[in-house]
Amino acid sequence: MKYISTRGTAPELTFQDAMLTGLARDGGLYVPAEIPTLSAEEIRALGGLSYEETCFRVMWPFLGGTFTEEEFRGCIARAYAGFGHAARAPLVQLAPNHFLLELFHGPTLAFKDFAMQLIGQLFQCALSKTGQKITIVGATSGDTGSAAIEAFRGLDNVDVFILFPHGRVSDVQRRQMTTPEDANVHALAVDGDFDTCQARVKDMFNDFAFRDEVGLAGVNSINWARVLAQVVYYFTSAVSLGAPDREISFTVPTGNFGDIFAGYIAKKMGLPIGKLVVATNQNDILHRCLTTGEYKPDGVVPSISPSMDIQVSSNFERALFDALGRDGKAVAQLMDELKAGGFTVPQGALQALQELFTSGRCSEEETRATIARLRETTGELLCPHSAVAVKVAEELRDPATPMITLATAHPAKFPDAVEAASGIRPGLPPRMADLFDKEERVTRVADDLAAIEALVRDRRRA
Ligand SMILES: Cc1ncc(COP(=O)(O)O)c(C=O)c1O
Ligand SMILES: N[C@@H](CCOP(=O)(O)O)C(=O)O
Repeated sequence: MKYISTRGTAPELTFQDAMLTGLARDGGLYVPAEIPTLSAEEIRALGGLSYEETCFRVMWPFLGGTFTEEEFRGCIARAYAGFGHAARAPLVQLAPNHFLLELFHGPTLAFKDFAMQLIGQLFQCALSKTGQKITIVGATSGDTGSAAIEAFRGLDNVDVFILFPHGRVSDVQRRQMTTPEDANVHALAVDGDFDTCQARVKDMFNDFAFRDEVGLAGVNSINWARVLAQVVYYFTSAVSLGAPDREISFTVPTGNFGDIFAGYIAKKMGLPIGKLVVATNQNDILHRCLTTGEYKPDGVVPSISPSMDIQVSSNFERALFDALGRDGKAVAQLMDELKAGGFTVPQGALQALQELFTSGRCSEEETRATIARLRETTGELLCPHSAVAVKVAEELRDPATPMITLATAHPAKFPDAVEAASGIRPGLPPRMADLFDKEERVTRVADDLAAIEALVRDRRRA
C-alpha cells in the first residue's frame, strides 16, 4: 500500500511514513494510491461486532504491513478503553429514519478523540521502533487541540505545540488545552483566526530546514491516519441500520472537510452511502463552492459553532484531487490560485463533486432554534455544531432513506451557547469537574512565523 501526494511531486510513502510525515513535501496531502474495498459479504459480517473489531477490519487493509496484527489490535484496544460508552459511537433516534451518531463519549468530549486516541497509540508504537523524537505542531479551532494534547501528553519522545485562535474558542475548549501540567505540551494563543493558525502550521512544514531540525509531525487531518480512523464509525453506524442491504445517508457538520471526507472514503470502500451532506454554519464557503464552483475565502466570521469557523478547508484538496482525475498538477495550480485569492472549480470536476456531495447552510438563529426545538421534542441536548447538521439534514433528507447526522461534540463544551438557546446549562462529566479551578498555562503569540518557530525551537526538549 503506497501513499501519494495530491500535488503529484512528493515521494511515495508507506503508511507509517505518511503518518509520521504529515504534510507532503510538495505542499500536498497524502492519500492512498488505491482505495481497498470490502465486499457486501465482508460488510454484512461487521454486524454485531465490537467497535474495536470493526476498526481493525476497516483500517487493516490500508496499513500495508506497518504494524503486526498483534500490535495494531493492542493499539486499538488501548485507544478506546477510556471511552465513556460501551458502544463507543452510539446511535439515538431523533425521528422516523433520522438518527444521531453520538461521537462525543471520548476523553475530550468531541469526535476528534476517535482518531487522536488511536494515532497517539500508533505514533508510540512506530516511534518505539525507530527511536525517533518528534515535534508535533497542530492548528485548532478548539477540538483537535485538546484531543491531541490528551493523546500525547506526558510522552518523552514527543513535544506538542497547539496553535489556537486567541479569543475564538469556548472557555471549556481553551481550558482543556491550557490546564494540563505536562512539560511536553504547549498551548499557543495566536492573534488571528483558525485559518491563520492552519496557514502557519503549513508554513512550518514548508520550511524544510526547520521541519527537519525539529522532526516535525502533524496531527491535523492533513495526516491521512486521522482521516482513516474516522472512516470506522461510518461503517459501525450504517451496518447497525441495515447496510449493506440498504442505502444509508449521512449529514456531517463540516469545517476542515476531514470528517465528511472520511465518509467519502467509506463509500469508496463499498459502503452503500446515499447522500453525503456537507452542513456548514455561516462560514459557508464549502456550500457556496459546491453550489457555484467558486472557492473564494472572504474572512472567517465568529459563530456559536466556533470549531467550524473555517474558510480554508484543508481536506477539500483531497476531494478536488479525485474530482480532477487525480491530476496533481491541476490541484497544484488551483492551490496556487487559492494563495492569490481563490479559484473556480473546473466544470467537470464540479459536476463530479456535486454527484458525491450535497450541501446546506444553517444560520446562527436557526442553530439556536434547532437546539431549543430538539431539546423539547426529543430530549436531546445538541452542541451548536451538531445542531447545524441536524437542521441541514432535516431540510435535505429523503424520508425513505435512513439519515445519520453526526453529533461531533458534547454540549457541555459550549455551555453559554447551549444555555442561551435552550435555557439549560449542560454540565461537564464529574471527571472534569475541576477544569475551572486549575491554573492555565498559555503563551500569546503574534501571527509571525519566525517568532513561532523560534518559540518551538526554544521550548522543545533536547
Ligand atoms: C465539534 C466539531 N464539529 C465539526 C467540525 C468539522 O469537522 P471537519 O473539520 O472534519 O470538517 C469540527 C472541527 O473539525 C468540530 O470540532
Ligand atoms: N475543527 C477543528 C479544526 C481542525 O481540524 P482537523 O480535523 O484538520 O484537525 C478543531 O476543532 O480544531
